[in-house]
Amino acid sequence: MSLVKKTSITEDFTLFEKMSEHEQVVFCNDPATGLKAIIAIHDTTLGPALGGCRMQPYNSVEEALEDALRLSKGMSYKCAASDVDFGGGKAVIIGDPQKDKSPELFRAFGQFVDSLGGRFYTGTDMGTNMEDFIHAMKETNCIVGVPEAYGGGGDSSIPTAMGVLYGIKATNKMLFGKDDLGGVTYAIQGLGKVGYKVAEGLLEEGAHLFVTDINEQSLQMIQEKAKETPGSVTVVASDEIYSREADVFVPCAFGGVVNDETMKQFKVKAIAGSANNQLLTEEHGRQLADKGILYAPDYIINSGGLIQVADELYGVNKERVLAKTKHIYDAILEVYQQAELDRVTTMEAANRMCEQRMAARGRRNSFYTSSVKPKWDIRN
Ligand SMILES: NC(=O)C1=CN([C@@H]2O[C@H](COP(=O)(O)OP(=O)(O)OC[C@H]3O[C@@H](n4cnc5c(N)ncnc54)[C@H](O)[C@@H]3O)[C@@H](O)[C@H]2O)C=CC1
Ligand SMILES: O=C(O)CCC(=O)C(=O)O
Repeated sequence: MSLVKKTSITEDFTLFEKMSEHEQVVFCNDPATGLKAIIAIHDTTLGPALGGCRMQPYNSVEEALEDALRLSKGMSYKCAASDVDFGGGKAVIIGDPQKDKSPELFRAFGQFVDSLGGRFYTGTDMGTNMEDFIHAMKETNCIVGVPEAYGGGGDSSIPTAMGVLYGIKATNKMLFGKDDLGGVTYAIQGLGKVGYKVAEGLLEEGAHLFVTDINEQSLQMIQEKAKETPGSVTVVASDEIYSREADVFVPCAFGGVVNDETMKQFKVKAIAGSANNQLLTEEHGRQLADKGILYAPDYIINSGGLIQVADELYGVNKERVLAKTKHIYDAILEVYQQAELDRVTTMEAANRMCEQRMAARGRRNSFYTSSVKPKWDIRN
């Protein structure tokens, strides 16, 4: 008789299959504060994992896990594309950001982050803000995007929005031969921390915007703002944004917005926005190319925030961050040109570039553990 007790581990295999490309997934549960979070670490070849923390009322744990896995993989590519010494990670908190936040919940989250011993750094993302992380910072040093009043670089959505504007300039250069932001029509989905600032920047250049958000207050604010600028705004319903006759669709809310349904509706010439994981699948990138819609790879155009928070660990220097963020213009143009040369989609061109960088670095680096402190971490 075998001494090994047979148990059914089908469930476990399902989970390991799902995370087959990932190094580590941590489920965080704190009944006292109601915290239910998932931290996904995709790859630490380039350095400790880094990625924001999203808070959303996910319908199921599977949906939250799926989001964490997809977003953390995207961060590995974003770190490689931006040439920062970090790997890919992301956290998701299951909960309604309007109702379920408390200082204690974010402190509990901070403790879980700290328990990873420097393998994961995090900060704001969709549904979270710097105030939340002031609480988490009391429990761990692994918080980035720290407020200026606390010695950090401040709101990382500012460089993210700036980078998106540079990416749109590069896109306009490719479409129209000149990189002016004005005189072009945009359809913006989401006027949150990033989308609102992108909309403001475009209005100041005299652009016409179609905008949508589920938050009435943001819609009112942007309409008021438009009155002080040479630009103009038309508010549209959430589900009408995809079919607008605009030049550029600017997704700044959630992922998966390029899918079978929206593909039939797009009338734009390009898609260039901040949302992470805009393509539902790689095949949707191919379909965009077939329709002649230029696609700015999300993890390059939205890398301004990452650039700032990674740079913060060398000490705050706004000019350095601005100079690195401006480079997004060249990076997006380079990808467009490389895709044309290699006859691949823009996403394939970007992925190839990042995979080559990771492979080259992988020969010298490996799985990150906190036993060797990163040279740039001046705080420890
Ligand atoms: N904050 C940052 O620095 C970075 C953000 N991103 C990505 O950019 C996107 C936006 O991020 P944030 O502005 O920080 O988030 P946020 O939470 O501040 O803003 C999201 C906005 O989308 C709106 N929204 C939600 N559902 C909607 C719907 N069905 N239709 C229209 N609007 C809807 C929300 O009301 C909110 O105004 C996310 O995908 C995020 O992952 C990427 C890189 C950095
Ligand atoms: O903004 C941050 O805190 C890190 C960067 C990030 O999560 C992102 O670029 O999606």
